[in-house]
Amino acid sequence: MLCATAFRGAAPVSAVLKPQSELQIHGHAEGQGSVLTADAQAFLLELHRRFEGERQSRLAARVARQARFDAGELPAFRTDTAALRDADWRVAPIPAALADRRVEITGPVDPKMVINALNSGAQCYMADFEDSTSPTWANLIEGQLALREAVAGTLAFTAPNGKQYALKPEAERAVLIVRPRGWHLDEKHVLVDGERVSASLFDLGLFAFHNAQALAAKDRGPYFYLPKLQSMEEAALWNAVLGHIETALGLPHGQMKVTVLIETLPAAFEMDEILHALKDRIVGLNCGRWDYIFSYIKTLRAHRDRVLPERGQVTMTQPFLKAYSELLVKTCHRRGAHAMGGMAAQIPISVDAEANTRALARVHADKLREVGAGHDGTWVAHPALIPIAREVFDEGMPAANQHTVLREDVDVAAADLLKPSLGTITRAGFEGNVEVCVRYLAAWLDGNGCVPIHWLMEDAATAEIARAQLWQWLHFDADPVKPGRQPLHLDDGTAMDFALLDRALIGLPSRLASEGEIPGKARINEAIALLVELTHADTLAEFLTLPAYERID
Ligand SMILES: CC(=O)SCCNC(=O)CCNC(=O)[C@H](O)C(C)(C)COP(=O)(O)OP(=O)(O)OC[C@H]1O[C@@H](n2cnc3c(N)ncnc32)[C@H](O)[C@@H]1OP(=O)(O)O
Ligand SMILES: O=CC(=O)O
Ligand SMILES: [Mg+2]
Repeated sequence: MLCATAFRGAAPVSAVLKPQSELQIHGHAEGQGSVLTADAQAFLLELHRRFEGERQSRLAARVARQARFDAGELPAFRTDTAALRDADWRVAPIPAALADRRVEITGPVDPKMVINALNSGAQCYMADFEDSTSPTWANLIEGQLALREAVAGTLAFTAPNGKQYALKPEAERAVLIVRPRGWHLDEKHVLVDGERVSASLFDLGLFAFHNAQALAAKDRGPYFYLPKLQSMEEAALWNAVLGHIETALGLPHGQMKVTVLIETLPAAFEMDEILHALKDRIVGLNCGRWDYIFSYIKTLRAHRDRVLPERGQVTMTQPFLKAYSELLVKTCHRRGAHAMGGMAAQIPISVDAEANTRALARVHADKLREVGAGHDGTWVAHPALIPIAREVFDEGMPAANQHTVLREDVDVAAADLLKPSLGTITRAGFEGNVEVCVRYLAAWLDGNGCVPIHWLMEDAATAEIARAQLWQWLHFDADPVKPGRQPLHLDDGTAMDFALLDRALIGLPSRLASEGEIPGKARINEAIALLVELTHADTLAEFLTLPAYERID
């Protein structure tokens, strides 16, 4: 156990620690001592003391709001902030390093990925502790170490096959943006007085603590993507955290910059408010479409008229998604912020040239839609997709951004953001969800947070869609204790009930066993057990990563 000592960081922190205050580390990973130094621990302890109470209040507010949605209420624009939405104001100027973000690559934080992403030719790299990282203690420590060495320019890696990786010169590297885990997650390896600390504060705090000075020396700040916010109050909490860190680390006010993912349905109703709450530090919003679809299902779980079709039919041309992305562009450009696009799930298919051409064409079409809608940049999941995104944005966006595209033609009402979708649920769609959940959970439990499944990128957000759909579909059942409820049906007329789930699961382990090497193969049975638990539960678990986290190191 390591105990915090008084903070001796680069800058003044005035807090007096309670004598009994103690930060305990329950975990052993290579290099941990150099990440969790005594000073870094004191810094984390201070973050916990200052912000944990408000984090818990925000999480409780989410639960209370969801109870209202479950009782029939629908999300709506706030009346108490109407004046703020009507007023003219803009966010602080965007620093030069973040002026042109036409292509951003994202990916987990292991050293090989970090080097490949920084060398990829994309303008920015989002180093992801969230949707694409399974937060084992080893992964988190390795990620912090890799990012610190990347900032220092010294990161190198030798793969087990002997292939050597080294960073390109700084001028040729992508700008680093770090995505910490969301507010809902705890870091169970770090306790204060027996209480788990926030995973968000752990990830962001440690990265800022170790890298702020080195980045400031290059006229950069620590830059972050903030995930899964649900309200302006959550944005205000982040703003307070960032303000505190700037003071503690001796950075100028506003040196740390953030881009907020609008990836929950409630947040889509508070885009102006979120920009305003962070206006000295925010540089843009991003359409995190996969979590957004998940959140639509989760938020409207009890609204039978808004059940979505199977996952493959929920594309960005569905009216509720089109409305959300266009509102995001309009809102950002009015306020001088970037409107970042999102991720197409297709990845290169090395074994089938025709299928590869079709996959790349879908990525191309997605990027074309984004640049045409007025987005200022986009995401890719894989380095081979960079030239496609680059070509589309170079052609459609000759300047560094397209903030002048104000989209005054866009007029989005609450009903547009909530619009029911047309489509079907087929047996293949149902079984596909089951397979994705099982395979993704198995990989995640095995320490791998992003995997290709049937040549689609699957991460926590895409898997959540499959998991939440299964729960929702199965819970409009004909349970006699819930009189009046009727099951939903597949397009062939089969009722969606637990017998259907059992049938989908029954042959899966042997089928997967015959598929050669798949990530997390040894944990398939554990993944099935978890999926069964999640789908049978009376309440939709808020995130699959919450129960899954209790099952990893
Ligand atoms: C909904 C959201 O939140 S989106 C954001 C979260 N998701 C992501 O960030 C997706 C990240 N992407 C990935 O993890 C991977 O691309 C996967 C898992 C989808 C596919 O991975 P693989 O099957 O290993 O890809 P593949 O074998 O084609 O990789 C070829 C090379 O590209 C590298 N590569 C692939 N994706 C990335 C990436 N995102 N960043 C950097 N390098 C990458 C691989 O490391 C490999 O390098 P190597 O030749 O030196 O060994
Ligand atoms: O984080 C991105 C998403 O689509 O979810
Ligand atoms: Mg997401």
